[in-house]
Order: sequence, then structure tokens, then C-alpha cells
Amino acid sequence: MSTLLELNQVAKTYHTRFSANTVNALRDVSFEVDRGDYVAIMGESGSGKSTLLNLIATLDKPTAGTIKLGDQELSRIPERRAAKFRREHLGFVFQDFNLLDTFNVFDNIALPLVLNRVSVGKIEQRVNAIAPQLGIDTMLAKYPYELSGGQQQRVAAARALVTEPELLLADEPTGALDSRTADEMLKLFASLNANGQTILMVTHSAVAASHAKRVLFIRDGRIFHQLYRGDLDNDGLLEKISDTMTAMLTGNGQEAE
Ligand SMILES: Nc1ncnc2c1ncn2[C@@H]1O[C@H](COP(=O)(O)OP(=O)(O)OP(=O)(O)O)[C@@H](O)[C@H]1O
Repeated sequence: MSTLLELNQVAKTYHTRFSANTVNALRDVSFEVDRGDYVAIMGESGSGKSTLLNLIATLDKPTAGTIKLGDQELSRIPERRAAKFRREHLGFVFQDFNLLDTFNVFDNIALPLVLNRVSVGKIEQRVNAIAPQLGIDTMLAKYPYELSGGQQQRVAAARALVTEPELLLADEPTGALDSRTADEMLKLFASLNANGQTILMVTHSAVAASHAKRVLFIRDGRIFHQLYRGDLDNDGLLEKISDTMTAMLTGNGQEAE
């Protein structure tokens, strides 16, 4: 398999404006994500997960180290091209869906294509192709407030996928969903991944992470440990995740290789 995302000794230090304090949010983070992989990133609140996601999403730049998506080193993308790069290469799914209330479902899904100046005919073709895959083809004329949380998240997933992104970035995608709906969402992610979609998901939820192929644990801005699914089923991986979380919380266990 070829490498899609490569982080090499990435560090991020925040300098707070009104004091001399600095926060080392990430330190010496290196890992790779192959095309077709499904990676979950776990860690306690404040461990650096959002910082990491923001760097990969080109919303912020590392203080040191490099991040490459394919052949492109992200910190070399000029500011004026960053939004276009994001729309062309990345898809985003957030905890709170981030749908536009005044747009119907069709227009919400179409938005990134409109911004990319895709022709009207092609937009209709793409939206009509992705909607049935996510089971929302009967809802295209509805507005977000008319949908359940699970349906809204599927619309958000459709919007993220309609541009056929190389990498799907998800930030707590099941955080606002009840457990049954969260389970449906996780099954959807697994089937997207089975069809080749590369996924990087930040989550607090061990159950959500147990659907991934690989789990990275961050503690105090460093990679603490990695788990690979191998031959394990979701329950087997969940057990290992729980053990690692216990080790992380009690301060035991090994640092990552
Ligand atoms: N803009 C900022 N300025 C200063 N410090 C920051 C900034 N953003 C994050 N931090 C600090 O960096 C560290 C990592 O924060 P980050 O938000 O990445 O953690 P997290 O793992 O995503 O937490 P959570 O799960 O609560 O969202 C924390 O100590 C946080 O206070």
C-alpha cells in the first residue's frame, strides 16, 4: 500500500499572547497513514488531538517538523491556496454536523462542489450518486432542522465525500449521537473504508475507535502507543483499547516505538 499522509517529527508550541507561557501541544509526533487505512486517534482532553487534526487539515502550521499529503508538504501551501487544497483533497465530518440551516440537504451536500466551480450538471450527478449510498436520497429537499441527528450526520458525511477526498477527517463524528445512531454511523464509516476511503478519526470513544484498523494514543502531545487490529474483531480491539486507556490513565505502560 502507498503512503497517503506522513508526519515527521511534528511539534506545535502555542505562545499565549498575554503571558510568557508556552504550551507544547505536540512533541515529536511521527506516523504514516497508508491509502485505504482507517486510523483512530485517542487521548484525554488536552492531549493534543484537535491540534493534530488542525495541522493535518491545513488550518494551522506546525512549529517544527513536516506533514505531507501525497507529494504535497502542507506548510508550503500558500495561504491563498489553502482553502482550495482542503476542498480538493480533504473531507471533514464534525461532532456538531456544521450544516447550513438555510440550505436544504441537496444544497448542503453540493456546497463544496459549488465552491469548486463544478458545473451544475455534474453537481446534480454527484449529489444524486452519493445520496443513496448514505440512505438520504429521499431527503434532498428537506432542511437540516427537519432531520434527526443521525440523518444530519449522514448529510454531513455526504458533503464530506461528494468531492471524493483522498482523506476523510472526522472529529468526534459520533459525539452528538445516541448509541444506536452512533453505531449506524460507525458501520457506515467501516463500509466507506471497505470501499477504499482513507479515514482519520479523532475520538474520545473507545467503541468508536474499535471500528478502526489502527488506534493511535496521544498523551501530553506525544504518541504514547499504537494498536493494530490484526485479526481482532471489534470486541477484541475494544478490549485492547480499554487496557491501553487504563495504562495511560494510571501512568503505566510503554511509550510508542
Ligand atoms: N490556540 C491555543 N493557544 C494556546 N494553547 C492552546 C491553543 N489550542 C490548544 N492549546 C493547548 O494545547 C494543548 C492541547 O490542546 P488540544 O485542543 O489539541 O487538545 P485535545 O486533545 O483536542 O482536547 P479535547 O479532547 O478537550 O478537545 C492544551 O494544553 C491546550 O490548552
